Parts: sequence; structure tokens; C-alpha cells
Amino acid sequence: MTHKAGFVNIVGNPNVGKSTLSNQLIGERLSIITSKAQTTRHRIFGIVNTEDYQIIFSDTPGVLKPKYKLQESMLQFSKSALIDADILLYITDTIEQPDKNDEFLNLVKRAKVPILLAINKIDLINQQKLEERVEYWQKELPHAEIFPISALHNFNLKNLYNRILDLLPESPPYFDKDALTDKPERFFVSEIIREKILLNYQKEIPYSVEVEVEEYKEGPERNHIRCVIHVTRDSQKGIIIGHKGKALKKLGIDARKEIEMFLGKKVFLELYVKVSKDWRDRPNYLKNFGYEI
Ligand SMILES: Nc1nc2c(ncn2[C@@H]2O[C@H](COP(=O)(O)OP(=O)(O)OP(=O)(O)O)[C@@H](O)[C@H]2O)c(=O)[nH]1
Repeated sequence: MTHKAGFVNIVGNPNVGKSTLSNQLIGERLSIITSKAQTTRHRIFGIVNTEDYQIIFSDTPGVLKPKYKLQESMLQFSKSALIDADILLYITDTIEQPDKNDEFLNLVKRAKVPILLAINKIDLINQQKLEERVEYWQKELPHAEIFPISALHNFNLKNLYNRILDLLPESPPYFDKDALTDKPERFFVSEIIREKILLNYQKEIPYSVEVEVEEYKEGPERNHIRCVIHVTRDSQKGIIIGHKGKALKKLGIDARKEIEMFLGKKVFLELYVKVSKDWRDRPNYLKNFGYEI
């Protein structure tokens, strides 16, 4: 059997049940789940690995929460992520009032990938109301496949999951399955730093930058983490470090805060920048998150 792998982008307004649903979908199949990340804005909910497939569930950080002031780069990210994910899982619920001007919905409408629309919390309404909702959404998003579900009560989730599997493209795994099982924290630390690099430097730094976790020592009070940021040119090294090291310092602080939130623990984070020519040949995972390279 051929291997399948892909990115499922879970999107929807606050409180519709994104975390509950992704927990259920990943649940027992769990290979890695970012329990802390669900309450933060990290972009991977979890990764399901089996011998035959790898599903990466991601979300769109921050963009849906009005309480965050949107940074242009974030919005850019979410826009391209919508377009480039393999499957878009759009969640609404039976409570929220669909709003035609919802910026997010408008992005979903333009997505070129298969859209699965989950209408969550159907336990809260009767059959007739549900039919009205389904009808509404059929008109609003005619290209979407609709799944009435209850994430909380595990209703109709199996069908949804199986449909995701059907739609998953044939592909080798994006992330080394062994690395994920052994050292998931390292993996997420490097992802967080990479994300902060993209946010902090925007277009000045190409997306081919890679972050390597050189040392990861657990301590009783805090973890000691040393990372190398690999770039391909001297000029990029200069940009990352910045005048008197200021840019790198800011990057370190931003990344440390998020890593601490993710791990639920204090962290001592050391960052180095290295020009590594051959690093360029490494698979660039960012591409798969919708960043343009
Ligand atoms: N009745 C009912 N409640 C649900 C269902 N799914 C989720 N909820 C509840 O809805 C609330 C929001 O769920 P979350 O999973 O945190 O929603 P979210 O979309 O991740 O929220 P944000 O983190 O704000 O984006 C919680 O209180 C859940 O228990 C469901 O199927 N039925």
C-alpha cells in the first residue's frame, strides 16, 4: 500500500470546538499531541502517525481571535495556509450566527483545497433546526462536504476521520516518525523558533532557514535549550543578529516566552546563528505550512 500524508488545517471562530474536535480526532491514535499548544496559538494541534499514513493537524494561529491585534504577517500566513493545506476543516457550531461578512469565511470560500465543514454541537438543537443549518451551509459553501457532529459526545467523528483519510494525498511522511515519537519537545521547540523568525524578520529572511536543537537538558527548575539557526549566507546571519545583537535578543525573548508557555516550564534558551551551506538541501518543512519560498 502506498503511503499517505498531508496537512489538515482546522479553522473556525473562537469557541466553536476546535480543540475538542482535534483532541477527539487525534485521541487514541495519538502519536504526539501538543496539549499546551491548544491553549496557545501554536499552529500544530497534533500529528497522527500510523505505518500507512501521517496526518498533521494544524490551526491558524491567532487570526481568528478578535482579541489579538493582527499582524500583517500572521494574516499572510493564514491566507497562504488556507490555500496550501491539503484539506481544510472548517468548524462552525449550532450557536454562532453565521456572518456573511466574516473575513474568515471569505477566505475559506476562496480555498482551492477540499473543504470539510463540520457543524459542531448538534446535541444542542433538534432535528428541524439542524436541517435548517445544513441547508444554510449548503448554500453558503456549496463546495464543502458537510458533517453534522458533536465533538464533545463523539458523534459522527468516525465518518469525518475516514473522509480525511480518503482525501489525504499520497506522499511520504513530512516529519520523521521516529523523531516525533522520541523527542516531540525538541521538534516543537524548533518549530516555535522558526515561526518567530518568520514573524520577526518578515521578508528579509528567506524561509529556507532551519533551526536545529543542539542540546536539550531537562532541569528541575528550568530546561536548558541550545539551538543553532542555520542560514545559507553571511548577509542573512547579519540580519538575524542585528545591530549590537538586538534582533537576536528579541527573537530569543519571544521564542523563550512561547516555549515556556508550551512546556509549562521555565527555560534557558541559547541561540546561535551559523552559515551552513549544505543546509539548503534539507527538506524544507515550512513549505508545507503554506509559506511561500
Ligand atoms: N454541547 C457541546 N459543547 C461542545 C461541543 N464541542 C465543544 N463544546 C464546548 O464548547 C466550548 C469550546 O470548545 P473548544 O474546543 O475550547 O473551542 P475552540 O474552538 O478550540 O475555542 P478557542 O480556543 O477559543 O478557539 C467548550 O466548553 C467545549 O466543551 C459539543 O459537541 N457539544
